[in-house]
Amino acid sequence: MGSLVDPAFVQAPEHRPKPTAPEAAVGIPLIDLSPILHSPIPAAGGAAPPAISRLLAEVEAACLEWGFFQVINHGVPSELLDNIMAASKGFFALPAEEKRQVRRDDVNPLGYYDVEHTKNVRDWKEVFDFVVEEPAVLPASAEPGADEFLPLRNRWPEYPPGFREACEKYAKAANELAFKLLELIALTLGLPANRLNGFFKDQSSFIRFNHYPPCPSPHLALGVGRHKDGGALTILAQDVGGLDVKRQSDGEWIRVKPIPNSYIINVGDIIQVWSNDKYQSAEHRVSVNSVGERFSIPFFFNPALYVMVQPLEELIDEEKRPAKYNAYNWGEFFKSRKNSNFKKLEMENTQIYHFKKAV
Ligand SMILES: O=C(O)CCC(=O)C(=O)O
Ligand SMILES: [Fe+2]
Repeated sequence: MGSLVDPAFVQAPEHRPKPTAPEAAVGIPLIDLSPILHSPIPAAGGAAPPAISRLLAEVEAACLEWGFFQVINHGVPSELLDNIMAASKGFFALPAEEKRQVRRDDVNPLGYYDVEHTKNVRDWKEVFDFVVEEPAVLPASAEPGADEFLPLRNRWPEYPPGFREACEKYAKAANELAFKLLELIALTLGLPANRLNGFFKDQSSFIRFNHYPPCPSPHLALGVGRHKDGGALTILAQDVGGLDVKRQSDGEWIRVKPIPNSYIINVGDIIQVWSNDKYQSAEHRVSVNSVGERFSIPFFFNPALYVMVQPLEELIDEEKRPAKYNAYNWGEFFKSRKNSNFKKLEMENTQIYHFKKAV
């Protein structure tokens, strides 16, 4: 095997992974969701039974200290994850011409893609994206070219058989978990459990299949370059390790240990803004290796494209806790990120600090 990779994949020296990611003695927190597996989430935190109050304290600490945690006893049936993992592996194993039948293009950002960039450096991976809820009717302005982002139409490959069904069943179950996590997070902010739910009517959530093939130069390239997720929450399934999280306390990159039938949850930029910086969206990246391939499936839980994102008014006090961000439109943000991942651009991609208020 050669030791050279195309220069498009090569990270700047300061962003290259170390040969071995440190095994942290204490990694991201592991949270057992069994208190909410069979009992409903209370409408307000004050009235919560002790097991749920303890759970809320764990979620709050994890969001404060890491912006990342793993969950077990999450209620997503394991066969749904097994089926979607098998569908993903079956799809990526198809010949390239077959995968290109459902290739992403300038008009529709969904489907197969193998030339993604993060911060303008190419990622060592191939992906397949589909939205969790397709809009019922195409907006009138969605003629090709009118706005390249409106027709969020899924593209379903013909093979492997059962692909679409596996995707749709998993999406439904993961979406239920996403709402539970959203409600827990609202409670940890001292808000009613359902305070954030309305933003997800007409949600723009999508599921991504990531396939990271073995890489001849894992010390030069990354599966996904360092980044923060722009949406509200991410629910990630991985088969083998490779995800590195930047620890907030000292900036060290920590490898997340795979735990069977668990999900890795991270707070995205939108929760950082809603919480007015109480919670931080943590930087993360994916390292690759020269021996084995890796598969992961993130569920990006995103509000409706028309939502204006801004610090929640209940958390703002003009005197003591002024809003740290100006409002921005999620659809615009999402579109600009998607475009910069699609094409290598000369400029920096959109980040929430661009909306930070001057102090
Ligand atoms: O593959 C992974 O573990 C994470 C991928 C990721 O961070 C992303 O797609 O945003
Ligand atoms: Fe990510």
